[in-house]
Amino acid sequence: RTMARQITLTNCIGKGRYGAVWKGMWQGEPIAVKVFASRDEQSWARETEYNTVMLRHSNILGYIASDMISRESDTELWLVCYYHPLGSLYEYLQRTELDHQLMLQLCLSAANGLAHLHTDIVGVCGKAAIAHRDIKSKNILVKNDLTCCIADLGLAVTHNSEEDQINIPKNNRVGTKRYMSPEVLDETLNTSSFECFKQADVYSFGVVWEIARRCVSGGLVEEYNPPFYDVVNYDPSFEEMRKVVSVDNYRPVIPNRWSSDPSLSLLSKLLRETWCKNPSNRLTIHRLAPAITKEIYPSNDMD
Ligand SMILES: Nc1cccc(Nc2ncnc3[nH]ccc(=O)c23)c1
Repeated sequence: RTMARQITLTNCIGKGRYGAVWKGMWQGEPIAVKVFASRDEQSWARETEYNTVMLRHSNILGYIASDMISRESDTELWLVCYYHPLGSLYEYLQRTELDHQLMLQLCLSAANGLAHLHTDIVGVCGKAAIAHRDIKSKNILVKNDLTCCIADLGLAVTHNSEEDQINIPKNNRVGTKRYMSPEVLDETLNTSSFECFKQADVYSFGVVWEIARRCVSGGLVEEYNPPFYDVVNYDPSFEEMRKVVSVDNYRPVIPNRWSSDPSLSLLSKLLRETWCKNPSNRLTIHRLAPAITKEIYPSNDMD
């Protein structure tokens, strides 16, 4: 019996245009199964292709298997991963206020996950550099140890530094409009430069803004909101986002209370450097992660 036949799906834990995510049991272990909408088979193929190259990292969602099941009319595509009961960062932030340690831990672990994707490791057990292209709080999961892991590699682009070859998936799916960078919105992103894809990922790192708002300082905390909640409505159009982000160069507001807190004011400085209109002025993820680490462990001087 193929893998999927050994799985019992127990309850649906997520639903969207992408398809649905189910909690299931396999050999007595809880697992998460993403059942792809047939329209999104290209994302399934991409995820499967990457995960077979064994992307193993504590801040990347753990892959178990892919499977294809022929149903009555169509074919069901399954992606089986580890199950995280705490759910996505998006859901976790709605119901949780954070202290400083947890806030920095969530930011750092997410940054480390993205840094692993962006790093090309040459050699036998190496990995191509990967740009995610759909970073958002719904695509980040919270593990039981309260660190993040990044999910959904369906749109990822790889770069083989030895042949300097970029592999862009044939996929009519695009990233989430709310998180699109200015260059993606005004369509000036140079798709022949892998650097540009990494820079666009760093812009989407505004996820840090969503996390930091939920950190209590001086008895104050902001409610959970997605970026641009104050200027666009639910499910904004491409044009709406382009006007706000590219034309008006508007960015999420940094609450005043952050300036009187050392960690929050550091994060606001980092955020400003991930939101630059000019992609080449942005921080790289390899500068962002160490900067957050310094805030947690100020003693060891990294440099
Ligand atoms: N296989 C796969 C691919 C991409 C995302 C997911 N989602 C999840 N994975 C693990 N635990 C979870 N817990 C709660 C909600 C989730 O959505 C979830 C699964």
